[in-house]
Amino acid sequence: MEHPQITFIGAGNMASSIIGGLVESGQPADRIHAADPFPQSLERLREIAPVNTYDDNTAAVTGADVVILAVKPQVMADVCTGIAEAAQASGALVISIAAGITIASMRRWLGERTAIVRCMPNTPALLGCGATGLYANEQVSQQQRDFADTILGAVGIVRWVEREADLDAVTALSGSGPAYFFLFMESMIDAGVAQGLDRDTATELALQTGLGAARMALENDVDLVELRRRVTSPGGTTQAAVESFEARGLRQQVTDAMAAAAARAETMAKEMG
Ligand SMILES: NC(=O)C1=CN([C@@H]2O[C@H](COP(=O)(O)OP(=O)(O)OC[C@H]3O[C@@H](n4cnc5c(N)ncnc54)[C@H](OP(=O)(O)O)[C@@H]3O)[C@@H](O)[C@H]2O)C=CC1
Ligand SMILES: O=C(O)[C@@H]1CCC=N1
Repeated sequence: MEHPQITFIGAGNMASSIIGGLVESGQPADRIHAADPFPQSLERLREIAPVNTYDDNTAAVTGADVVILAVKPQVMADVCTGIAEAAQASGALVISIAAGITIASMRRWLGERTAIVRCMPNTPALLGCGATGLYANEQVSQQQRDFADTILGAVGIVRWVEREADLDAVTALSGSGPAYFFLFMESMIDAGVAQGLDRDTATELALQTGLGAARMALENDVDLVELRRRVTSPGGTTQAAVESFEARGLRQQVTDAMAAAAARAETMAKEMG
């Protein structure tokens, strides 16, 4: 099957971005379906592409090959129990992009034999440059994995993990990660202002530096240590700054922060199950 029937439950930010990416990569709009109780969200979707829209989740799921749950975690239990019968009848793969909702919870709500892929995307997916970790349960076939790859791959890179628990590490790294870079850039801007730059100039220089550094790391064959070495003249300014970071334990701070994020992801999954 070249183009599956794909149904989105929830037509918010993430669904719109993924649908935009899918249509751009050749998925026919008439094989995309979306349900949402909020008519304006469906209207916004139709401005992106002439997809089929529904105010009833069950109607949207009937006949679907893939169902993408793009609603907030808080409404997931109700949404899943509401579509369970239709999803089972269609034999659909169910993909969840909600943080903290486990496969065990979804199987309980959707039926034990449901093929489920659980993902952790990140907000740069809204620009088509996301990074998504995915985990599949045993019921997921190779063809269904390929569907999930194509769908999340429409908004960035995708990486499969072998254990569901690894999604907590993915959450700590790439799920929450954009915020770490924002915090680092905020700090650089404030420091630049403290040294006498005006805020607009400091902001432009910091953001362009972040973009340039990320592109160099992505587009070069050399590793991060070597890239850093090339900026760091012996006895120069970068060495002075890096030694200050190392002396104040930057690496340990990052380790501790990501451990806190992963621990919180684990707790949230228990709270929401
Ligand atoms: N790792 C990360 O950083 C990210 C994770 N995510 C995950 O993606 C999911 C979606 O996020 P996002 O797109 O930003 O959320 P949005 O709030 O933009 O979209 C969710 C949509 O679902 C609709 N909705 C609410 N209840 C139902 C229902 N019963 N049936 C169908 N639709 C319903 C909402 O309508 P209404 O507005 O009327 O309530 C809204 O339009 C979340 O679970 C989030 O955790 C998303 C982005 C990044
Ligand atoms: O902060 C959070 O809990 C969610 C999960 C990853 C990004 N945002």
